[in-house]
Amino acid sequence: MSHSLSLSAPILHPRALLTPAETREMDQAASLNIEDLMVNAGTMAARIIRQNYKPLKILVACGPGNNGGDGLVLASILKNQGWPVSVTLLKSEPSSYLTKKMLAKWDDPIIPFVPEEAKRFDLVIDALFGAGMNRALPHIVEKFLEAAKRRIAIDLPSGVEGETGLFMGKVAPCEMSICFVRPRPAHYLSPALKICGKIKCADIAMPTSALKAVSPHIWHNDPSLWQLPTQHFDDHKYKRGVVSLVGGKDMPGAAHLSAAAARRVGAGMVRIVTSPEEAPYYRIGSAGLIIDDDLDTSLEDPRREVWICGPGLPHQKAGNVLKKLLDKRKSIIADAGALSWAAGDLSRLKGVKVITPHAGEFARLFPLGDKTRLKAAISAAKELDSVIVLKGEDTIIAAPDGRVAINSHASTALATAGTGDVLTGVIGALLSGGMHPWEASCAAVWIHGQAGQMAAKEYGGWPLAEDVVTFLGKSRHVAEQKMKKQ
Ligand SMILES: NC(=O)C1=CN([C@@H]2O[C@H](COP(=O)(O)OP(=O)(O)OC[C@H]3O[C@@H](n4cnc5c(N)ncnc54)[C@H](O)[C@@H]3O)[C@@H](O)[C@H]2O)[C@H](O)CC1
Ligand SMILES: [K+]
Repeated sequence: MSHSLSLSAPILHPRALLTPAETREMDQAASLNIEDLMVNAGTMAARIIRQNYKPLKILVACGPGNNGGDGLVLASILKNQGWPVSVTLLKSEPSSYLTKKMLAKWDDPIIPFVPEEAKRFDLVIDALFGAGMNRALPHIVEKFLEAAKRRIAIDLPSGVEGETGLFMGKVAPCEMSICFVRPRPAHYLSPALKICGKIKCADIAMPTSALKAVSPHIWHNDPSLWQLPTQHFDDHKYKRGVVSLVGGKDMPGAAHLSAAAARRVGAGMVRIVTSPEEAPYYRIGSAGLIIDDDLDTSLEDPRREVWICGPGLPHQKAGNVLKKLLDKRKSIIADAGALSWAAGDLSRLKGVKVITPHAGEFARLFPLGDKTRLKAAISAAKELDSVIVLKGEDTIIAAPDGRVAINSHASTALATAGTGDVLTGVIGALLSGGMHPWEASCAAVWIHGQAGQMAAKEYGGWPLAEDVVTFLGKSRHVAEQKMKKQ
């Protein structure tokens, strides 16, 4: 048996998140090597545990499928290295022939699968169910895992559905999830992301031919997914990008936040269009911001391609503005008021490039039915032919061509009023810089998350939306540095 282990991940699809179905496809394509892959998986899991823990009393709980086989390999390795390791089995006769084979090599007594035993150990390794989890978690498994003091999951915590992140029973939180080849969408999707703990993904030398057998469509949002425009010696403000917004009467702050964000993240010029009555109030703002007082004239300028419609606009006004923008075929980011205006009549958004709903706005536009958020966002993007940025702790960015990114680069500090307007401004700036709408949206969500983290650090965990704006330039720089390293 060859153990060609290396920690340098294969470069094919480095940020892909593989669904259980895609993992099965890949494993089938690697069926000749599947035993080696299981040994590699168990070996790498044992290595990760050694790197992160001092020897402690471990109980490896093994299920009937290949997840259990990984557990048996890692148990043997840790035992050979002198760790106090025991094994328990959900079923005395595994269904996977490979797991049976690995079990035959384990010659210590098998501990009974009862909660009282789980309690006796310092740490329980959950190798019960992984990608093959296909029905509700048995009650005995719930009780057993709940009784453990601490848990680490192999692949996924048992009971988590790998594609959607939904729970198929009562799932116990783990302090670490060790997965192989690529993580699963569930590792980064709510509610699972809260209970997966630290995610460690190990290379198990999956043959490139097997990686090539799958065409992933779900990605973990990261600077390797997109290319930010760089600065050039012959840049000028129009080349860098012009962003226009329409500002209303009652909530000028929203338009100001979007505008400030667009400027801070690098737009060449940002203009707020409002009425002659409101314009003087808007002008008491930043010196570098331009205020216009006539929408129709502003729309005639061909250099003003990108428009943000919605922040701070009541829905009727947003609707009137949106109709004009669509009529002039502008590149539109629709948010807030524009989304309320379209609730119940999606055709009102046809032609918009990007929409940025939070969960409530999304549900009013696209009733979820029995779809998960991920599936609903993917089908909504196709139906509307627009990029959907479904905001939340696990922001989902879906493109009409079926690509979808899940973002985990964020901060709970972003859960305050105004940060959504900031994100819209960032998307506007990147779109005006010439980026593709899906890439601009992915990059904006990442940069916004980075700025949230930096502002949280600066302000003791409690920044204002305005503080997030001030970090956008530095955050863009962090993204640029990460892009360069790849
Ligand atoms: N490419 C890789 O990442 C590799 C991962 N490996 C490991 O293999 C598992 C997936 O193995 P599989 O046998 O397909 O699935 P499971 O072990 O999760 O379970 C299948 C087994 O369990 C039965 N079952 C499923 N759900 C339930 C339930 N709720 N109640 C009762 N029984 C259930 C099902 O019918 C099967 O009998 C992956 O997670 C990795 O850990 C490979 O080792 C290497 C390649
Ligand atoms: K597991």
